[in-house]
Amino acid sequence: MSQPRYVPPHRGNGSVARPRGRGNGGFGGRWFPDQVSSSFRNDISDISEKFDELEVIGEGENSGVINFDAYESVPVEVSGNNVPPPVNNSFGETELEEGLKRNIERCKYVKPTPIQRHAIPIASAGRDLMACAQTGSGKTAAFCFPIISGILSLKARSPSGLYSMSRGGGGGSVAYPTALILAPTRELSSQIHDEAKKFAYQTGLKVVVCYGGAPVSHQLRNLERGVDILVATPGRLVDFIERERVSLSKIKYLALDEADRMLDMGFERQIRKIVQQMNMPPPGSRQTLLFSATFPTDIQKLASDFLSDYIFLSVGRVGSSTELIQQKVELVEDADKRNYLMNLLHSQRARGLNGKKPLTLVFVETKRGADNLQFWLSRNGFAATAIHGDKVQMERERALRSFKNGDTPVLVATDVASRGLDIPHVAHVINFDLPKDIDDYVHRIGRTGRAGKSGLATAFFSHQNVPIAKALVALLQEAKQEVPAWLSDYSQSSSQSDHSHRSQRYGGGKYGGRDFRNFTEPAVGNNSYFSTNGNGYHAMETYNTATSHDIPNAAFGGSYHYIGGNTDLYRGGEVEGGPLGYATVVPSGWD
Ligand SMILES: Nc1ncnc2c1ncn2[C@@H]1O[C@H](COP(=O)(O)OP(=O)(O)OP(=O)(O)O)[C@@H](O)[C@H]1O
Repeated sequence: MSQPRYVPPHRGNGSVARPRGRGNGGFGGRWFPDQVSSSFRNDISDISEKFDELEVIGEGENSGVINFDAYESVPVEVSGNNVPPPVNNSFGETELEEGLKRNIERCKYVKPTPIQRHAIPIASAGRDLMACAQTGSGKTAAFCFPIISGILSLKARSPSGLYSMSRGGGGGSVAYPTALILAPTRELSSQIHDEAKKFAYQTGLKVVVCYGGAPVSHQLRNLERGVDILVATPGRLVDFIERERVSLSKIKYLALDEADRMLDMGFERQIRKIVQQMNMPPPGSRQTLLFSATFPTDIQKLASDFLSDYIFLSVGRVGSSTELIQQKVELVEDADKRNYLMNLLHSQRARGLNGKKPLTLVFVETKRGADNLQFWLSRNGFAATAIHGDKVQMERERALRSFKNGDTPVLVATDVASRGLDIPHVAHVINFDLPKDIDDYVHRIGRTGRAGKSGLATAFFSHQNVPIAKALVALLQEAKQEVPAWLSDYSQSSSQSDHSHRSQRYGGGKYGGRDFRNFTEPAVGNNSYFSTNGNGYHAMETYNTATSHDIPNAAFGGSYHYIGGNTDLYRGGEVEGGPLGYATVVPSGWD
């Protein structure tokens, strides 16, 4: 079948194409249905060839062998006071409790990932931490290990145990967790709970999860048996605190996974309520760990309210995507997306190995769009399922299960599935509808290319997506991906009219740490890995002059690769430094 192909605005002689009117004030492209088919077919076969290199389902779970090289080349920035040095190459070097180390071995984690190498010593030293590292690079363990180990050593010092139950006003017992881990979705909380339970196996620690959509009675019963580590979504937690079934007054560890999402407009009020108004010990009396793959500057500023004398750690530039993911952007107008998708899926199916199908995650913008697309795919012979916030929890879990086990190798999802989910063997992420926010794109494509494995991400770019073009181009360049010429054109034309925060964010286009304090408060008495004299956050001059260094630092017994920023980066910091002056998209389906 011949596919129409959108031809972008004319690119003349190095000049920048401006969007021209299709009719009155629209885009300047034209449709050339006949020309297209051959180049369209080329695109498809180009993509499908990639599947020969990708994993398909049924090849066993985490082997523990990570392609660490993929993570080693990224720059690391650490800033703050008296930064504890990282460990080198093994969990043996860490000060984690023995019981936990045994479980790490059981999980076949042979050596720590870079974020773990840096974050574990910092958190084990009792320091507050704001940490940013690429999707799939092992952040969950980076905050779980120090928490588990810390509670184990507290218990060793206080053999009667830390957690306690007491009678509450309503007659039920009140649970006093020592650690609270908050996450934005039910599925992610459940996943963190499963991971934490594996890491805490046979240590005597009790890990309990609470999230909405599941029966309250069951979760309360679990809480009544005692809890050391509570993993929760904010809504259900507030409910339990208000019912006086959970008290946060004994919290010693607070971790926010997907911390930028948790402090974004959709959640901030609820998180402030939990952290600041529900009897939780204040910063300084508890340890707070914030993790994400993205951390916009304005959210960093909000987050600093929850922290005390914290260390900022970034492995890879904040918000960058991993080079493990091959990214492709296709120009596809809305009316053609279904056919384009169908061709992609056909081509993948043809290339599945040993009859096994690669798992494909398709992101759409709306819940209705997810249902409609899933229905259409199923009617056209593709075993597909859908997940979004309007489905009841049982349906959500069923959808995820049948996707994971390959019964329905296509999952159509809203952003409810964009963050944190660690689904093995997702070979392809398709952004059927691109998100409005580049950070959401980073998280979505991060469902593939995890733990050192390669992955493929295809985005359908339509005229509605012009506002994200600039940020997308910068992200692709940063991840050493091919940038189609037409996308560069859109990027240049869109950047003239669009001054939104998220587009500006990539204006510098350079790797480098992005601790917002470096831009705003030159302080004394601080150090960082790449500060050789140990006396201060990066001052502005550092950013103006630094290029690329390997800075040996005898105190840490190693050399820390650092690629510094530049004036553009500094300007980017200024732009981002303002109050919440951009339209934050609150995607549907968050819990
Ligand atoms: N040291 C390690 N050795 C082997 N596998 C590891 C190690 N650390 C983590 N993993 C595995 O890597 C995968 C990704 O880890 P994790 O889900 O923590 O990533 P993440 O950084 O939190 O990603 P996201 O940003 O998407 O939330 C998981 O399957 C985890 O079991």
